[in-house]
Amino acid sequence: MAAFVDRVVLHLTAGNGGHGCVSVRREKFKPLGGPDGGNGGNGGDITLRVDAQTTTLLSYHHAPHRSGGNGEPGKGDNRDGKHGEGLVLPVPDGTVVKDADGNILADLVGEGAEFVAAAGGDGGLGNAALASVKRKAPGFALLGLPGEERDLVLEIKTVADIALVGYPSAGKSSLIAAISAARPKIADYPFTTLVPNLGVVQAGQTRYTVADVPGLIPGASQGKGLGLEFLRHVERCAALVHVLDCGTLESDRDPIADFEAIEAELESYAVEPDFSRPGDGAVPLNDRPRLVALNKTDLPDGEAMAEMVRTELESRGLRVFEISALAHQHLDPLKYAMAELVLQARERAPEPEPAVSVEVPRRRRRKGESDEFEIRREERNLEPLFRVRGFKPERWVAQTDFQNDEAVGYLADRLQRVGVEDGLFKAGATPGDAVVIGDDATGVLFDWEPTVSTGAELLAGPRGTDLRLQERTRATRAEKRAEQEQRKAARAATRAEMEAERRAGIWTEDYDREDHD
Ligand SMILES: Nc1nc2c(ncn2[C@@H]2O[C@H](COP(=O)(O)OP(=O)(O)OP(=O)(O)O)[C@@H](O)[C@H]2O)c(=O)[nH]1
Ligand SMILES: [Mg+2]
Repeated sequence: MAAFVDRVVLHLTAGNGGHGCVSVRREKFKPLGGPDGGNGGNGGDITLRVDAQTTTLLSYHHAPHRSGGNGEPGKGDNRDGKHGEGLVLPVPDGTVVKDADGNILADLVGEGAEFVAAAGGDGGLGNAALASVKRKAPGFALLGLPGEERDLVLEIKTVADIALVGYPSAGKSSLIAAISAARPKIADYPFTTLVPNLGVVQAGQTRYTVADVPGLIPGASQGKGLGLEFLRHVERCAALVHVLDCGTLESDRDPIADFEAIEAELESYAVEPDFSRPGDGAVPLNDRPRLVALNKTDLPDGEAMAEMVRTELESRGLRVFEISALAHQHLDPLKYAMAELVLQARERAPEPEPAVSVEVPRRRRRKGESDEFEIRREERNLEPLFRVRGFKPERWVAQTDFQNDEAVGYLADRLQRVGVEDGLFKAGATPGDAVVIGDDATGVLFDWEPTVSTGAELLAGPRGTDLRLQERTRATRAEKRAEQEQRKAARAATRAEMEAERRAGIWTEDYDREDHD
C-alpha cells in the first residue's frame, strides 16, 4: 500500500548569519583611517506558504531535510555581506504545523498564508558599525548567529465545502469524477483513495469544493483503516454527503447498516477544540448538515436495494438521492442540493480571512523571549555555579568571538548594562565563581571577574555588612559629581551604540521601543 503522506516530519535548518568584519581603512599617508569592516549578511529564513498547486506533502516525505542559505561575511571598505537566500516551502491549503510535542504552531488556511518555520541567524556587526565615541576603532566584530534548527510536524486537514463519506468502494471517487474535473483513481478494491482528492463543482450560480476522502470502516475513530487520517479531513468541511453502496445485495452489508456505522464513527471522533474557525471544531462531525446518495442504482440489484432503504432513511429526516456515479445518472438534483447546503453554511459562517504569518517574523523576538533574564544558583562538583538564562544575554554570548579580548570586554559591558552583573551580586556570586550563560550545550562557562562600578560592590560584602560603612574616606561632593558625569557619558555612548545597531538593522523598531539602556 502506498504511503499515506498527509503527515510529515520536517527537519529545518535556517541559514547562519555571516560574521562581521574587522578592517581598518587604508589610505596613503594616513595609517589609521578608521574602521571600515562591513556587517555580515543575515541567514535565510525557511517559510511555509500555502500554494494552490500543492496538494500533497509527498515531496517533503522524500526529502524532509531543508536548509536556508547562509549570510556572507562582511568585508572591508564597508561592504556588507549578502543575505542568505530564504527558502519558501509550498504547502497545501489546510496545513497544520505542530512542534515535536504536538503543540499547534500554525494553521495555514487560504492561498498565500505564511509561517516562518525557522528564522535565519542575524549577521554580526562589523567593526565600523561598532565604532562609537568611546570606542573609535574597535578591533573586533560580532559573530553571525547560527540559523534556527527546528523539527516540525506538518499535517493536512483538507479544506472543502463538502466531504464525501462512505465505506471503501462505495463510489466516492467515482462520484467526484462524475461531478467535477477531478480525476482520482477508481478501482474495485478497498482503500483505493489514500490522499483526499479535491474537486470544484459548479451547480447553477454556485461553485463549491468537494473532498473525496479515504474510505471509512468501523473503528476508524480509534484509528482503524485509514481512520483518524480520514476523519481529520472531514473536520474542516461544512457539510457531508453519505455515499452508500446499494450494490451489496449479495454481501452481508446493507446501506442502512453502513450508514449507521459511519454515523457512529463521526460521533465518536473527538473534534480538537482549538480550532476556532466557524464550521470546524465548533460543530461536532455528526451535527454537520448532510445528504444521502444511494449509489450504483444502475445495477438491477442496486435499484431494488435503493427502493428498500429510501423510506427508512427519509423517515430519519434525511434527503435521499438515488444516483449512479458510474453511469452519470441523476446527478443534477444531488449537485443542486449540495449547493444549497453550501450556501446555507456560507451564510452562517463567512469565508475565513486568509491567515497571515502566525508567528513573529525574523529578527523579532519569538514568544517568551523578553528582556528578562534569570539567574539561578546551582552546584557543580560541590562548587557553586551561577547560571544566567535569557534571550539577550544568550544572544550576546553567541555573537562574541572569545579569542578576542576586546570582544569579550564588549560582552561584559553589554551584560553589565542590562544588569546581569548586579544580578550575580544579588544571587550571591563572588569574584572567581563559575558562571554559565545559556544551557550546557551551547552556553559558555567562565570565571567571573566583575567589571562594575555601579555601586553593586555594596552587595559584595558578607551578608549583613555594608562596605560603605567600612570605608574610611567618604566620597567628596566633587568626586560624586565626577562619577555621575562618567555614568552619564557611558549611558550616552550606550545609546549611540544601540542607535548604530538599529541603523544596521539589528533591531526592529518594535524591539527598540522596549529596549532600554
Ligand atoms: N455499477 C456501478 N459501479 C460503481 C458505481 N460507482 C462506483 N462503482 C464502482 O465501484 C468501485 C469502487 O469505486 P470508487 O469510486 O473507487 O470507490 P471509493 O468509494 O472511492 O473507494 P475507496 O477509495 O477505496 O474508499 C469501482 O470499481 C467503481 O467502478 C456505480 O454507480 N455503479
Ligand atoms: Mg476512492
